[in-house]
Amino acid sequence: MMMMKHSLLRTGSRSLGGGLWRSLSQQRNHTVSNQEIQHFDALAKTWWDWDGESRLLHLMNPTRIDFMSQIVRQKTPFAGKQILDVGCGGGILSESMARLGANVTGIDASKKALEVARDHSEKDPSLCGRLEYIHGPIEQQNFKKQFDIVTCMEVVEHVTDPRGFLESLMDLVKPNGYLMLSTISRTLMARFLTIFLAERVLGIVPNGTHNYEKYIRPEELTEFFREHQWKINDVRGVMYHPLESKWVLAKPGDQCLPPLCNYIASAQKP
Ligand SMILES: CC(C)=CCC/C(C)=C/CC/C(C)=C/CC/C(C)=C/CC/C(C)=C/CC/C(C)=C/CC/C(C)=C/CC/C(C)=C/CC/C(C)=C/CC/C(C)=C/Cc1cc(C(=O)O)cc(O)c1O
Ligand SMILES: C[S@@+](CC[C@H](N)C(=O)[O-])C[C@H]1O[C@@H](n2cnc3c(N)ncnc32)[C@H](O)[C@@H]1O
Ligand SMILES: [Mg+2]
Repeated sequence: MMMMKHSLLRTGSRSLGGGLWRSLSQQRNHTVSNQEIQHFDALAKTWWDWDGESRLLHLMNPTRIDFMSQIVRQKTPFAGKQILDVGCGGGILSESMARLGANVTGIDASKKALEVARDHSEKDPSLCGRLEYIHGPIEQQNFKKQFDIVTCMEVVEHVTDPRGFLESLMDLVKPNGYLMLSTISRTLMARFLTIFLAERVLGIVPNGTHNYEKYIRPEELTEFFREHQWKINDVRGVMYHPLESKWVLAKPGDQCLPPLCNYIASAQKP
């Protein structure tokens, strides 16, 4: 597939590696877009309304758990795992993974979304001690540990400096650990479906949620991981079927083409 010229993940003028670029700028760029956070702040109050504005995120959740379980390939893939959920929002995925036995830290730049996340998790005593939330940009955190799995679902298309954002996440993964993320590919199909159709025609995603220019193609993401010597476990399309109100995960090896719209990917740290 022809590589799109511009990509938010391509090195451009900057030398990558970890050497010159890292030594010249130990401080990572800011990754939080105030406009994006204001958008999600406004959605916070209905986040846990299953038929509310974040409905598609709720519907997507089982598909993510399914994909992650296929990648980790253990009888109890979440039990005892240390997981960081970046851009956790109201905690939809964070709560699910904690209920499946993981120790989850959710982090988000939206203070209002995190307030909703904390309120909601406090309603379930089984989550006590398993789930904590941190407010703030990932690049300003000073975690004293690394994580077995870092998740980042439907977030990277909302950040500034996706390279630096992803590199901050990668630093927090243990050796042999996983970074698992879902996002949207920068294709006409995706622009048509996720913006024109989903936001403007069907109104199933809040208006103004996405900016096509920030979408990242799977081949750009996999090239980025390979530059960092990470192993690509899998990249799968996920399709939303609005008439059935459900997401369907493409089967392994099901696609001859890279996904043209929503996709989920997993990469593993050497
Ligand atoms: C300016 C602009 C947007 C212009 C349009 C773009 C453009 C230039 C288009 C040109 C036209 C063209 C060349 C298109 C080529 C692509 C193509 C061949 C399209 C045909 C594909 C298709 C199935 C067409 C259907 C036609 C039609 C009108 C059907 C009507 C019947 C019907 C119901 C169809 C459903 C189609 C469908 C599959 C809809 C699903 C939409 C979708 C992908 C939703 C996912 C949204 C999403 C990104 C969810 C994650 C998410 C959610 C939230 C949240 O808050 O809920 C927040 C987030 O940050 C998220 O990431
Ligand atoms: C579409 S929501 C996804 C929420 C959650 N991951 C899910 O899928 O249910 C995107 C989330 O990313 C958060 N976000 C956007 N940019 C961020 C950044 N730079 N750092 C941390 N969180 C960010 C937003 O506040 C919002 O809660
Ligand atoms: Mg999104």
